[in-house]
Amino acid sequence: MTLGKLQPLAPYLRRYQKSFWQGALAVLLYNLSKIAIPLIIGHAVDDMQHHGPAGIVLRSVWALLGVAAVAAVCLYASRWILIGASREIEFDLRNDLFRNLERQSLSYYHSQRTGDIMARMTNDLNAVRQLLGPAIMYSANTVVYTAAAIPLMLRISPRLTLWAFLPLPVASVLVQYVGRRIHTRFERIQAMFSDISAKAQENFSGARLVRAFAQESSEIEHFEEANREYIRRSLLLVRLMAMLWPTLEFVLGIAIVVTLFVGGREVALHSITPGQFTSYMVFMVQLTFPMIALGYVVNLFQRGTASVVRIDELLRQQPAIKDESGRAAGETPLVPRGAIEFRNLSFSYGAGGDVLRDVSLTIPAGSSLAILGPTGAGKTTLVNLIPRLLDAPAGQVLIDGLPIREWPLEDLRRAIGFVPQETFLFSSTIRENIAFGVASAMEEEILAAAETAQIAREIQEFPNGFDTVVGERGITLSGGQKQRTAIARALLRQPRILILDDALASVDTLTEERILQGLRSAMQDRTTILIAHRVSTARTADRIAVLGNGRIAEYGTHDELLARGGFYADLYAKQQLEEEIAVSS
Ligand SMILES: Nc1ncnc2c1ncn2[C@@H]1O[C@H](COP(=O)(O)OP(=O)(O)OP(=O)(O)O)[C@@H](O)[C@H]1O
Repeated sequence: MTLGKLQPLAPYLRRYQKSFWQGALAVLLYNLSKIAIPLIIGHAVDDMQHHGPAGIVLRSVWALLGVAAVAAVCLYASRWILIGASREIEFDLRNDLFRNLERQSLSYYHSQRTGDIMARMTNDLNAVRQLLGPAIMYSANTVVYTAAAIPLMLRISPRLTLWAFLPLPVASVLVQYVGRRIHTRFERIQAMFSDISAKAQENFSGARLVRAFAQESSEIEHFEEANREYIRRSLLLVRLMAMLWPTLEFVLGIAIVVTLFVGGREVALHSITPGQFTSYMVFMVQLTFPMIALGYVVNLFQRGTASVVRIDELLRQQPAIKDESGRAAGETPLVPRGAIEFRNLSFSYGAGGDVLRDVSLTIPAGSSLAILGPTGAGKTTLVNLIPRLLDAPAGQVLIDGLPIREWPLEDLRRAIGFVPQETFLFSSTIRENIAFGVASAMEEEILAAAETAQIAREIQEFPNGFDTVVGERGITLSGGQKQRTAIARALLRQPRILILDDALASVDTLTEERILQGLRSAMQDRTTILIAHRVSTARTADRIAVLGNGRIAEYGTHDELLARGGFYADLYAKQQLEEEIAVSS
């Protein structure tokens, strides 16, 4: 049953089977040379007994040296090949994990903790590597050595072998019993490690909040609690392991005592020679390490199996949103004109009620639409459906008249410039952040995008200009600077559809006006959707939709909506008043 759990590793093992065969050959040669050592020593002892010429012992010395040298080379080769293969598989697995995580849709990351994913990619991957490297190598050595030694030991004395091996089943039962417990304990440890990683990660990401609320000591306390639990669980494993090793050594020690007792009697009765007895003893001593290693291997094996299961969960995770167009890779990309239609669209996040209700809206290609509405009305949800960050029910969102799911996902997303509500910048230079996703971006294009987004001048004033590193490793941009960098990033793609989700919220009205002016020329004949809270932003759009409680409450041009006297007109009046107060004060 446990072996079944390792099934996910089969393709990887197959890929490197050549290395494993070569490693097996090295293991075989190593153990064959090792097995010669007791035989040579036995011969030497018997030769000494028979008072042969001194040169005979010297011959054994040379033979031992030669065999030891061959064994050393083979041991080196087996380690190099087998541990090397485990590293190669680790490399492949890590890449596959990352690839699959990159395919997951946004909702996956909303339902998973980053720390947990990170723990699986580090600790669990390490446990799997140890299973594939040291565990396989040590068990191969144990199996080959035991298989080769037993016939030789039987040849010396079947009776002695029977007695000497009598304690060994005890060791095997012990190892199996403890192994199962190691497995469960290790699973619990890994789960706790994920918790700790998640806690630490959330604290680093939320550093600002923790400081602002002066929650450091309470967070430290919570962390300590989790850490204590992790150590408590680890100690349970340590106790088990601490018991396993000495018990194994004790059992093997008994085997040696039995050998000495029974073997000694056989020598006294002349059924075996002192040389044969010596060989036998060396066999037993040489067997000790592989037997003890078995305990270690069981540990690695159980930990590795628990980790394979956890890694396989990530590998098997299917993306909730994927390409359904059936387009083959390498086909010429499709470029939409940019007409967007929501047709009787209703959307819910699952358990809750509908967030969007019967929304019908057409945005002609090349036109602009502003969306306004109270907080929580569903504005972000609506625009997230366009690049399929969320999936609308089939047939309710159409691009150029074609249901959105029939569009090749990559082509669709490439045609969209998206500025999310919360800006994210990578820990790299501003240039790289703006050029994200456009590998061929020219210097002038980056500059032009930054100029339109009204951020170029500020960037140029930084000591390193566009080469300034931002994010975790570099300087922190202000909220408005981040938003404008994100706008430049979206513009550089020259998208057919530009979506700005409240992207002007952190800039002052003057800068906002300038950005909108720049956008107007940059976005001519591109479809633009602007989520806004200010009428001053919304009025620049061809059409304005007011979303209320998931429905389109108002729709029309600026003038039409003013004439209607609804939410939009109220907002306009309120914001006009605010402006007048601001000017007069
Ligand atoms: N991932 C999610 N899972 C469940 N519910 C969600 C999720 N994201 C948003 N919601 C809910 O959907 C509703 C609409 O949210 P949405 O973010 O679309 O509103 P919004 O109009 O953009 O608000 P704001 O102006 O505050 O950004 C809210 O009630 C919100 O709680």
